[in-house]
Amino acid sequence: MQEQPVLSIKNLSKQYGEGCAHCEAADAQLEKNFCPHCKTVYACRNISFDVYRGEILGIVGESGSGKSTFMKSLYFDEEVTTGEGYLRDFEDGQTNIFTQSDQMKRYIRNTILGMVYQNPMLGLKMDFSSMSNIAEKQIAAGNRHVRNMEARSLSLLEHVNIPLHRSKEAPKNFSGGMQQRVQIAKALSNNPPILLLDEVTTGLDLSVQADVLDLIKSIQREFNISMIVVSHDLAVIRMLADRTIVMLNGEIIEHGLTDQVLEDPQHEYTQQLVYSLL
Ligand SMILES: Nc1ncnc2c1ncn2[C@@H]1O[C@H](COP(=O)(O)OP(=O)(O)OP(=O)(O)O)[C@@H](O)[C@H]1O
Repeated sequence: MQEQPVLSIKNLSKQYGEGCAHCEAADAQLEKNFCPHCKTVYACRNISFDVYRGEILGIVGESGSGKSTFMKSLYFDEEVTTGEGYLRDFEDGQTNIFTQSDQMKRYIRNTILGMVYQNPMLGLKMDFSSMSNIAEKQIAAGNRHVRNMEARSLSLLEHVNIPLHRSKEAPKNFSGGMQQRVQIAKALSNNPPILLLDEVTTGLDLSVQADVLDLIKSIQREFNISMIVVSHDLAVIRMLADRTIVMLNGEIIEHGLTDQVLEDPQHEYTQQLVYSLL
């Protein structure tokens, strides 16, 4: 019997703008992802894929290819225009998550998903202590037991190598790498089966980047958690992802095992990406 995916996305599209007869025609000629007539941006077009338990799926593409829009749509930060999403841990994967009420979306976000943003200011309250940041996510997921939350927060901070004597300090005092570690601890605090990571090492020094990537890899091994990792950097994807999707102008242009995509890229754009790495 085939394994049930933890996440299944079917034909997800997100457009900014109303569209017009020109860009909605079957043979529409867009400028990249943009309609020159009505100015609609087609940020994600017919994205479909599955994610299985314990695997890391990489999404790579240049700036503007639609990676962040996809992640925001999946985490309900943005509303999809059309498309379906099914989570194994929500009604046994039988119900489209994108048509749920706001309350149900909050429940899914708080109990099934964890998100780590490129910009820690989006994921953390910079003035609150690291422990309270982590507790916030646990409270949102329905936890009320203060001692348990404290113990879990400390154990997660230890796990992501934040010195425990700094657990009551606010992330605004931390370096960029440490802030990303606190975000990761927070995202893990409700034990989500799926972790979303959006350009989490972009902007960090190379050695700090390597530490954060090692941490992500060790978390995957230890917790057997599924992850979607978005990056414009093929080196990050090469290090982390089991399977890789390549996006260009809002569409998936290539999809396969990461080794396969790197060793035998089929699409001209992927070939350019891979050769620029060598
Ligand atoms: N709120 C918005 N209104 C209009 N267009 C938008 C909006 N947000 C994103 N876009 C457009 O959608 C397209 C995809 O953007 P997105 O940020 O998802 O790309 P990306 O691959 O994540 O690139 P980057 O890493 O630079 O953010 C771009 O053309 C962008 O200009």
